[in-house]
Amino acid sequence: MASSTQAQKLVYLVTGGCGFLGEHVVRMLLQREPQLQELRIFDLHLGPWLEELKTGPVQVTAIQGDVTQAHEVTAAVAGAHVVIHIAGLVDVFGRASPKTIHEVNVQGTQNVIEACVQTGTQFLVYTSSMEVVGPNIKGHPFYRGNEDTPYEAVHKHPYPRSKALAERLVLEANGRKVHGGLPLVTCALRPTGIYGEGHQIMKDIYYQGLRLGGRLFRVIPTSVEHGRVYVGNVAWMHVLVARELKQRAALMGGQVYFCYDKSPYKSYMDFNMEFLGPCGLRLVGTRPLLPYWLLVLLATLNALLQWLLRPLLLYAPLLNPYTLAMANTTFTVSTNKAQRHFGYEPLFSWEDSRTRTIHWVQALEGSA
Ligand SMILES: NC(=O)C1=CN([C@@H]2O[C@H](COP(=O)(O)OP(=O)(O)OC[C@H]3O[C@@H](n4cnc5c(N)ncnc54)[C@H](O)[C@@H]3O)[C@@H](O)[C@H]2O)C=CC1
Ligand SMILES: CC(C)[C@@H](O)CC[C@@H](C)[C@H]1CC[C@H]2[C@@H]3[C@H](O)CC4=CC(=O)CC[C@]4(C)[C@H]3CC[C@]12C
Repeated sequence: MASSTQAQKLVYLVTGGCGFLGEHVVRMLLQREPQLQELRIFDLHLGPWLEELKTGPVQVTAIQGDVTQAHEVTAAVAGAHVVIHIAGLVDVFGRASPKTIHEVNVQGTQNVIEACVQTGTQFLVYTSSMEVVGPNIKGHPFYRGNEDTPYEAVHKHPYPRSKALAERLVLEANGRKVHGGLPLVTCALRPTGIYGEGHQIMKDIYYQGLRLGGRLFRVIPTSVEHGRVYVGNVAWMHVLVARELKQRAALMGGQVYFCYDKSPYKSYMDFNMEFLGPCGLRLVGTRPLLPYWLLVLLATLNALLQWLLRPLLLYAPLLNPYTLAMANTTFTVSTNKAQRHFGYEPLFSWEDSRTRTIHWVQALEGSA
């Protein structure tokens, strides 16, 4: 826990604080925000691990709530100095309806903004996504791009659409007068594919490999690069932005920042093998084992099956038309805007990020 001679006087609210990224942000705040007096964690599903956090010098307040319910959000925000809005439905597998995704990701974000305005909270950090930019529906590559790189951000899928709409709401709210007359200062962080301890997709792929006798099969060319970023560095960027937003409002207010670190550019599966390989899995094939048209057919069949089975059960495999298109389109970022604007440097090296993730996979049930 952070201890400092600095007066502990700030109240932070983290929405979605019990999720994959949220938990890392909560723990990072408790470790590295010396001015923290109270940390409120607002989530639809509270984790049992929160109890262990209540023994430190910072008051930890767990709030079970739904961002789609404006009154619940307003009650949680009231009195907070900083809101870090992480809560969202991260669904590209067809589990939730487009309506639900919009309600949570867009209306939920609007509720957070209005709560800040109504209660006088001045600083709002939003967890956006690379998906706000792309890959777009045309499959255009985004190669080592930055926050200013021109790119035709065209989305049909409910998830990227919702993130793009929510991000726009947050950025447009910058400068609005909050209760008490001070300006609202907002900014949005765009992580690329986050990995690390607690990443559910990595866990799913690992167990899929175990079920296939320790093998995974290459379906995407090694040449397709996907940007990835370690969850600890994403958490650190959130903590830093929330701290610096107060002193650098004129520069940072209304800005977007990609989340980045020194994680290598690789295809999605080659990158995953950095962690799954040392845990006993093998990626079969130096080239895709199936022609792309067959993959498209299989992905489409999965989508059809999902639709047919929906009245009976939820069938949501990793492979669907959207995830295939995502995996098959290069999207990497190369930027230093966060470093230039608020002095961000990754807290965890690539080697440390890799080791921590490997240890997490090794500790999973059933690990060799
Ligand atoms: N996982 C990734 O690779 C990336 C994630 N992001 C963004 O980061 C944020 C967190 O993502 P993850 O941690 O991966 O997802 P997650 O699903 O692990 O965490 C989301 C959290 O939000 C909570 N939540 C969902 N609906 C809610 C509601 N109606 N009211 C209150 N809480 C609700 C969930 O209970 C969960 O704890 C999301 O906004 C996502 O769009 C952005 C880029 C990459
Ligand atoms: C079945 C194979 C084609 C396999 O390779 C599919 C991988 C697929 C599940 C992932 C490929 C790219 C991922 C997405 C990307 O990292 C960007 C994301 C940003 C977010 O805001 C949320 C997660 C995600 C959409 C991420 C989801 C998993 C992939 C589609």
